Amino acid sequence: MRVTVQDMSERVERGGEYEKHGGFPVYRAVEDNGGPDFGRFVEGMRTVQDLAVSTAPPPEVLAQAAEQAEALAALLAPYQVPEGEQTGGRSIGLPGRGSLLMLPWTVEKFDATGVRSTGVFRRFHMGGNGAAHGGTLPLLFDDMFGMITHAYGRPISRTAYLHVNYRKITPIDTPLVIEGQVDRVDGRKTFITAKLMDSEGTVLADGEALMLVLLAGQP
Ligand SMILES: CC(C)(COP(=O)(O)OP(=O)(O)OC[C@H]1O[C@@H](n2cnc3c(N)ncnc32)[C@H](O)[C@@H]1OP(=O)(O)O)[C@@H](O)C(=O)NCCC(=O)NCCS
Ligand SMILES: CCCCCCCCCCCC(=O)O
Repeated sequence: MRVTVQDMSERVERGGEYEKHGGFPVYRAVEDNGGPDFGRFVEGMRTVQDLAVSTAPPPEVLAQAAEQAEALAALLAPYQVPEGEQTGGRSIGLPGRGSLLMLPWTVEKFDATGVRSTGVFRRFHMGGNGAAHGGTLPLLFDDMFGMITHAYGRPISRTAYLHVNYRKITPIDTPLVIEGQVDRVDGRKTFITAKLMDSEGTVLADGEALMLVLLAGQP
């Protein structure tokens, strides 16, 4: 069974605390993960991103690629919408919620005891010598910390600090798992830890964060 991130709006509809805390907007999940072609579109875009950073095409191919990229941008431009209305990032059943920014990982566990997600760092995420770029790990950890906070039932919070220990090289194109949980709650503060591991359980990186519940009006 595929587990998905919970829709933030659920707690609002149930009369929970989401509307009372912070000046953060409530995002509602998009229906049906954006429809039959949205996941396909996002995966196609990810493949293009991988190829954009891993190819050396001849000039005539580059000219065609540039024209096609410009044509695609022109096709989509009339459909730009304000934050919270776009399909990407709100398709909670898709890897990375259908956001091109997020790592395209799949949530396998999402409850108050913690969150686990699996996936690979792709060629697009490479730093050097076959390893994921160091900056892509905090992105993965930060998104996990947000999900862990939400799954635990805490009101809308922001990352106050995020610390990552890089224990071993994180390889690209290799199935990995990240899991973490709330360790401690103290008023507005939620302390969380998580570990990124390979398929043998070797820890590649571990991280900890302080998430702070937003006060009324805080963006
Ligand atoms: C997180 C944020 C809302 C906190 O601001 P604030 O509400 O004014 O919080 P305060 O400074 O009063 O801090 C609240 C508590 O958290 C602690 N705290 C805040 N930042 C901290 C940090 N980086 N490290 C350790 N403790 C921290 C404070 O010491 C204070 O503790 P206390 O209550 O025991 O005295 C604000 O700093 C902010 O918006 N930062 C940007 C967040 C962000 O953009 N994150 C990334 C995207 S989610
Ligand atoms: C129902 C869709 C859920 C989408 C949640 C997106 C939350 C975005 C939070 C951004 C936090 C950050 O800036 O680090």
